[in-house]
Amino acid sequence: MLTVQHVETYIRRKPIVKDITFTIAPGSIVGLIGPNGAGKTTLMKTILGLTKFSGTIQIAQVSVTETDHRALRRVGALIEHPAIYPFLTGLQNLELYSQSPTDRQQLITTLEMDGYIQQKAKGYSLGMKQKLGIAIAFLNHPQLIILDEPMNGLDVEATIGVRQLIHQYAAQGTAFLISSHILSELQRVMTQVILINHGQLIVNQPLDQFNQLHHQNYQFRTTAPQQTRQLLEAQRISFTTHQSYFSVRRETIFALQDLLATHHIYLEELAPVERNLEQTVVAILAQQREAAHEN
Ligand SMILES: Nc1ncnc2c1ncn2[C@@H]1O[C@H](COP(=O)(O)OP(=O)(O)OP(=O)(O)O)[C@@H](O)[C@H]1O
Repeated sequence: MLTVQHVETYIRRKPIVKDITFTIAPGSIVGLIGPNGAGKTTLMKTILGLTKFSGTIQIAQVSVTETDHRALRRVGALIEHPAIYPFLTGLQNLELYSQSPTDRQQLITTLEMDGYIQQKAKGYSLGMKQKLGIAIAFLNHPQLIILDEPMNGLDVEATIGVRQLIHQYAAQGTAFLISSHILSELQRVMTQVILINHGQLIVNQPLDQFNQLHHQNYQFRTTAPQQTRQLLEAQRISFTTHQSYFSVRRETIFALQDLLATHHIYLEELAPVERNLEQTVVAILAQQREAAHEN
């Protein structure tokens, strides 16, 4: 659906997006995450043909350029502030983009906007404007929907409504690129994780693979804690301790078991320790900083 190849975006000669390549298949929900200033919004704007860039962007095999936006006909987007005409009602705003009353009404109902859709948008609260912006992005059943911080200012029910819409449209083949700092929320919808930092792509993985690779440390207890500590230190296996438990990285677990067995030390308990997405992202970014520091 979306192919991004070797894309670079410069703003005032400063590289903001650096050699980014990824694809999004129909029906995939990609969570775009990264620290403040990482380049998420710039990448989204680039895909929408709003900035100059080098490299290739294709939507359903049609190229996007800064001047040719034909590929964007079936793309919906909400980037930064929703593009709303304040002196029109919510409904009139929707009518500007869609001819289909059924399509409009379905979105109004799911997002529970019936109560104020006939009022002028200038009187809307932050969350009401955000919902209208989201409805505009979903109109006409796009092939690709790009949402920058969609849950900004939304109450619990609206958040659930947006989540439902995302699942429903993805099931019908719409591809999503969604940025959010609310990782727990993103985790509930996304099927693929893209992590960027300083404009570079650090991780691009299906969510389940990402969880398997990065999520787990292992925690264990042994029959000889003192000796275990000495062995781990001697073998330079990094670990932390908490009470009588040791915690090590997942990839060291087989070597560790061999090591202990050779010294006739036995495991009394061994269990994976779940890290949440937030902790995982923080750990990856910290590792990257360490690596950059060493180079
Ligand atoms: N119009 C602009 N002029 C100058 N610099 C810009 C402009 N737009 C973005 N930048 C710079 O590009 C970098 C990436 O910004 P961007 O808004 O894409 O980050 P982001 O990942 O979306 O951040 P956040 O999570 O804070 O929204 C930042 O260093 C920002 O200062």
